[in-house]
Amino acid sequence: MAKNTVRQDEKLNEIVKRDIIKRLYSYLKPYKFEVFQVLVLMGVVIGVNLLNPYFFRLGIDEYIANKDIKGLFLLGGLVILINIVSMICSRWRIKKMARITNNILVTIRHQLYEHIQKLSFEFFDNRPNGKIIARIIGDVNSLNNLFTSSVTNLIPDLVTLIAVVVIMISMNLKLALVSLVTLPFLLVFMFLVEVTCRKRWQLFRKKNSNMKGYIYENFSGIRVVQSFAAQDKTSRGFSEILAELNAAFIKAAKASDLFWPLVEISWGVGSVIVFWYGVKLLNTGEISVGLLVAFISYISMFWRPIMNLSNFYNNLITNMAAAERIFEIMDIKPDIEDKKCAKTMPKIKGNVVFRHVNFSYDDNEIVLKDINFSVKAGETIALVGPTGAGKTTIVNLIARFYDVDSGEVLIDGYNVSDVRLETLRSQMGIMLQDTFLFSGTIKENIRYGKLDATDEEIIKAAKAAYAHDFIMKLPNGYDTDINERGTRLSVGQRQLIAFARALLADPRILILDEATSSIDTHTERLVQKGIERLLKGRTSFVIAHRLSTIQNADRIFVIDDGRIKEMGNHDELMRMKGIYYNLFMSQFKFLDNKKAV
Ligand SMILES: Nc1ncnc2c1ncn2[C@@H]1O[C@H](COP(=O)(O)OP(=O)(O)OP(=O)(O)O)[C@@H](O)[C@H]1O
Repeated sequence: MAKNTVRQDEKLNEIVKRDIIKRLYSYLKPYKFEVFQVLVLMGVVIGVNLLNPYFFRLGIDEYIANKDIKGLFLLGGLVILINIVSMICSRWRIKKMARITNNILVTIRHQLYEHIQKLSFEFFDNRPNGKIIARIIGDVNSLNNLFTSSVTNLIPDLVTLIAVVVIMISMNLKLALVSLVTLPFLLVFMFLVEVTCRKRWQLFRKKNSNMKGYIYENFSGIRVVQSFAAQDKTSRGFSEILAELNAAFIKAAKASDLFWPLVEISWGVGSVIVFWYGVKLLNTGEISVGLLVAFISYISMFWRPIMNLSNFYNNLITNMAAAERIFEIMDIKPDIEDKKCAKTMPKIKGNVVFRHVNFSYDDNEIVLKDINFSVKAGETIALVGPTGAGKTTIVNLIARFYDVDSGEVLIDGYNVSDVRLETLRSQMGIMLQDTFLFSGTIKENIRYGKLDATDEEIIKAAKAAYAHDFIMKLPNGYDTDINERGTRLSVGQRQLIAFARALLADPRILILDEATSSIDTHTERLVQKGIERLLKGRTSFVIAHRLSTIQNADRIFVIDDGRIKEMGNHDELMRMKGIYYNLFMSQFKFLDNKKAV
């Protein structure tokens, strides 16, 4: 998959328009009964609207012509009454439809969220998070109008149109045919405009997505932006994106705006023709004055639904781009999925084997080359090597965040691609350098390791991870709220909470990317003790940066250029006087030994 950045327009896989519409309307299926109720209510409103001109005709031709004032008043009373009923039905319909639409949007948003959660790292590697948020929020919101206008405009307007045409034909065939004269021109025009419109709205959505991606990225990295005083630069970037967005909107709106004039022109020209022809028929005595008045009312009732339908069509095209973007993501199959015959991973003991593993993120560059190793349950492995050597990639394969190109990754003899992901990952603890904490209380964050843990278990884990003391000093102890990413806590404190979380989960295999950031000596000692506690009794792979971790590891794998170049414990590797020796002499030797002890 091609990588996309915040400034680049996303590439969309073309989905056939008919399929998008079919899929969109499939969301209305569970609300069949409610939609039926809305249609009945609409039916009442349409019925009353259709009857009104008929009552005019009756009033003029029957009651006024015959000077029947009492009859006229009775008719007036009836008209007022049915119009009040129509108003009540109309309000009721709006409420009902709003509820249906809202529920559908919740369903789509939920489906999208659940689906995206299942997608593999590759999906997230290749697009900015802000653009994903744009699809879940912005694009789904855009569908709001579409559903409402589909039920409340499309069906009733079609029904009205058909009914009005039938009534007009039954009143006078010639006048009816004359009224339809301008319609074919309108249809041809709409068809021509649609193609341009759809493309332009697609571009607008992409630009909109770029804007959201840019905002998300820059606010996520606001500390970097501010520390480099780069606000002006990012503001300029934002202005450029806004200008592109604005230009895309204007282009799309211009195309959309073409719909209106032609409908209005067709309406105007059509009405003039009917007036002219109607007066002619009146003069020949073929029709009565009441019939012409009623017919003229029906003419506007004929053009109004056409206006609404063209508006709906315009709306459909405008929002089709949003629907397309939603379905495109929904159609992405997770790269990492359970096989049909995937087995449940039994309780892991912790033996990990790599057999001739080759791997590349994209086809351009092989990142891991023929990796072979066998790790026994309970061993601690320190992965060391220069930056970009492939250490993180190795641990990513153990948890099957990516699939190997060739070779096998085995845990207790089970190939990780043959077992159910959930049963594999739930028995693993993965701690990345950048400790991620969620907004909520400290207790909730630790509980993330085991969702059904009791408060006692949480405190026990925090004590074991040496986090309890500092937590108790916080204003509300375990109930202290921490904001997103835990920025109110120090780096070391965040790590200790993450250790408590991992200890609570008690994984059989632990993957730890040691943080490199320097922390105060006291917290550093706690972190080191926390790590020792964490590694004890489980298979651990540590991308090690601390001298103590490296020296205490059962084995050290020296990774260089995608291969394991050396393997052994600290003393053995030092004696070899190879890469590790050089690495140690140039880097680790100078690590703060005070912290390591
Ligand atoms: N998601 C990705 N997509 C494409 N290439 C990647 C991706 N992640 C890493 N790489 C590339 O794979 C190679 C190995 O990266 P990896 O992160 O495994 O190295 P590392 O040894 O962990 O480095 P560091 O110590 O700097 O974290 C690098 O060349 C890197 O550019």
